Order: sequence, then C-alpha cells, then structure tokens
Amino acid sequence: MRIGVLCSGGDSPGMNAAIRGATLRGVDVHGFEMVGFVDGWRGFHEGETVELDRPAVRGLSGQGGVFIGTSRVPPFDGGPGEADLTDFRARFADYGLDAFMLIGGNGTQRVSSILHDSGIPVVGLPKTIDNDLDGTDYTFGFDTAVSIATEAIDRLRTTGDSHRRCMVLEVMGRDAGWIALHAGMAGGAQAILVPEFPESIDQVCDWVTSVRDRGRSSLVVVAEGFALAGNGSQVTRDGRDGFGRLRLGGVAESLAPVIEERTGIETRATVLGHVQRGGAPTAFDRVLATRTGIAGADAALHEDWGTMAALRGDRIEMIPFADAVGRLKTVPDDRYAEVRLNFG
Ligand SMILES: Nc1ncnc2c1ncn2[C@@H]1O[C@H](COP(=O)(O)OP(=O)(O)OP(=O)(O)O)[C@@H](O)[C@H]1O
Ligand SMILES: O=P(O)(O)OC[C@H]1O[C@](O)(CO)[C@@H](O)[C@@H]1O
Ligand SMILES: [Mg+2]
Repeated sequence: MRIGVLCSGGDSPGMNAAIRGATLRGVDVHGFEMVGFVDGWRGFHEGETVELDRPAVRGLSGQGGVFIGTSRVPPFDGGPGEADLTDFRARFADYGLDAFMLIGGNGTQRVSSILHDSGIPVVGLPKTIDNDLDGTDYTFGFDTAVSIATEAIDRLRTTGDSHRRCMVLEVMGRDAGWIALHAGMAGGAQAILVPEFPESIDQVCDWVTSVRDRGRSSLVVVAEGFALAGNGSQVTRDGRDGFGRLRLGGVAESLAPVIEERTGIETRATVLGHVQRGGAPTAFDRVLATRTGIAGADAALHEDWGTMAALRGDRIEMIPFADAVGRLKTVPDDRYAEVRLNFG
C-alpha cells in the first residue's frame, strides 16, 4: 500500500512525532510505502514529495514544527464540483497512491470527509493548538500551547504585580476559547475572556477594579476571537490567511486602553502570537501524537477509511469523520461558569 501523508492548516507541536509514529508503524511493521507532500496541498499540486522511512523520521519526536511543511493552500480550485474531484482523482492515481493520511484540524478533516465521500480512501490524524475539533478529547499541540501561555502568565504576573498594573494577555484559538480557559485556570487569571461568552466592558472593568480594591493586580487572559457584549466585533488585522479568512489579532491592544481609561489603573497588553505554536512539544503532546500516528497506520492496514484517530479517555479510537466535522468543539457553559464565579 502506498500512502500519501500531508499536513494542512497551522502547524501544531507534535506533528513531527505523529509522522514518525505513523511511519515507524506503517513502513517498518506493515510494509507500506509512505510519501510526504511538502507544504500541504502545494506539494500535491506541484509534485514536491519526500519519501518517508525510518531514517527520514529519525529523532523527530521532540522537534517542533513539521519537517515536511504545512500550509493553507486549498486542495481544489473550486467548490469542489465533480470536475474538481475528477481532476483530483486523476492526480491521486498519477502518484500511485492507495490512500491519504491527512494531518490537520477541523478545516483539514472537513477536506478528509469530502475526499472520502468522493471515493478516495482517507484516514485523518487530528492536530490543532485550538483544541476545537469535535469527537476527540484533546488534539496534540494544545497542551504545548497551554504550557507556553501559562508560562507567559506567570512572567507577566511578577512584572504586573511589581508595578500595580493590569496585564492583558492575548492568546490564540480562533473561534474557541480553550487555550485561554486552560492557561487562565493554570495561571490563576482574574478574568478569562473567550469568544463563546461575550462580556460587557463594564463587567470587565468591575472585575479589574475589585482586584485592585483588595490590594492585588489583575491578569486578564483574552482569546483572540473574543468580542465585547453588545455591538462588539472580533478584532482583525490587515490581510487574510491562505484560505481567505480575515486574520484575528489585536483584541488585547484594543481592550487595554479602555480598561485603563475607565478604571484609572495602568494597563498593558501582550499578544503572545506564534510563540505559542513554536518549539518543542510537551511530553504529553509527543505521546499523544505518536499514538495518533500509530493508530492511523493501523487503521490503514485494516482499510478503516473515512475515520479519524480520536482520543477518548486514555484510548485512541477511530471515529467516523461525521463525528468530528461540521461543528466546532467550543467551551461549554459549565466549563466557563466554574471559572467565572471567581473572576475579580
Ligand atoms: N470546506 C472546505 N472545502 C475545501 N477546502 C477546505 C474546507 N475547509 C478547509 N479547507 C482547506 O483546508 C485548509 C486547512 O483548514 P484550516 O485553515 O481551517 O486549518 P485546520 O485544519 O482547521 O487547522 P488549524 O485550525 O490548526 O490551523 C484550509 O486552509 C483550506 O485550504
Ligand atoms: O499561522 P496563521 O496563519 O497566522 O494562523 C493563526 C491561526 O492559526 C491558529 O494558530 C491555529 O488554527 C489559530 O489559533 C490562529 O488564529
Ligand atoms: Mg481549525
């Protein structure tokens, strides 16, 4: 069996470990041929590939990024219509492929599902720092991002306390508040602002003021997709990503002066940005990613197409794409309520 491996969407710490796990199991144990497409669908369109075998994945489990590259280059020119899919199948056949192993988040697994429905054998390996993919408890990369954001909170807190300032930290997550929620809990933030639960500026300022009134300095964590209640909208930057979506970012910088003006407390903003996607994966993410890759290779052996390797409790289970795509896994009411009671 010849399997094409491809990454799509943002990189996520653990992608290298997943490719290593899949290759060691797929090539060495099951006797597959495996080929990686460089920079996601760009490599597929332009014919840039790398053979995956034991030497190619040596020492990769602790390395950040992904050595074959990833991108948001789309798989099809269009919708996809029947003509797009026919062209796609022809290209798939030209590469001599029997199946795809697609590594990505909700967008990528949506593509997996489209390809599977059009008759192409696919297994999916879930990754994303956003942890917004349904059907799986955690995606690899999330734990690393949360650890980095937590360290940032710890560091901002000592300087914020020293100057009696309010510190606002912006983290990633697109339309899901998981990174903010977990890092904020781990770092004991005085307020955590997430896209799922808009709050008014009056409420945010009340929390910051009450923290000052009991002699402390506030650490506010805000997810990049947060919008104020009422007529607030998400803050975006110039430019669009490779899929044509507006880039999120800047909400901390827009909130900080308003908090300062309304409370009289000096307030500073920090945007953590891509630091939270870079560098070595945590041990948890290395193990999760490796097991995910192994499960994907085993699923290919059993021709368990149309499935994604999901973490369920402490087990990796192959679940249908339909259970993973179509809706985002966002922060539920009870998870927000349990932290909100202690804000301020
Ligand atoms: N419905 C769709 N139809 C066709 N292509 C899609 C669709 N959804 C996503 N894609 C393609 O898949 C790519 C990856 O999706 P996306 O950028 O949402 O990242 P992701 O896989 O969700 O990972 P992450 O959220 O971690 O960046 C998109 O950039 C786009 O090229
Ligand atoms: O790397 P880019 O294209 O700036 O994308 C940033 C986006 O990717 C993610 O890191 C992962 O989806 C989001 O949290 C963030 O909004
Ligand atoms: Mg996504």
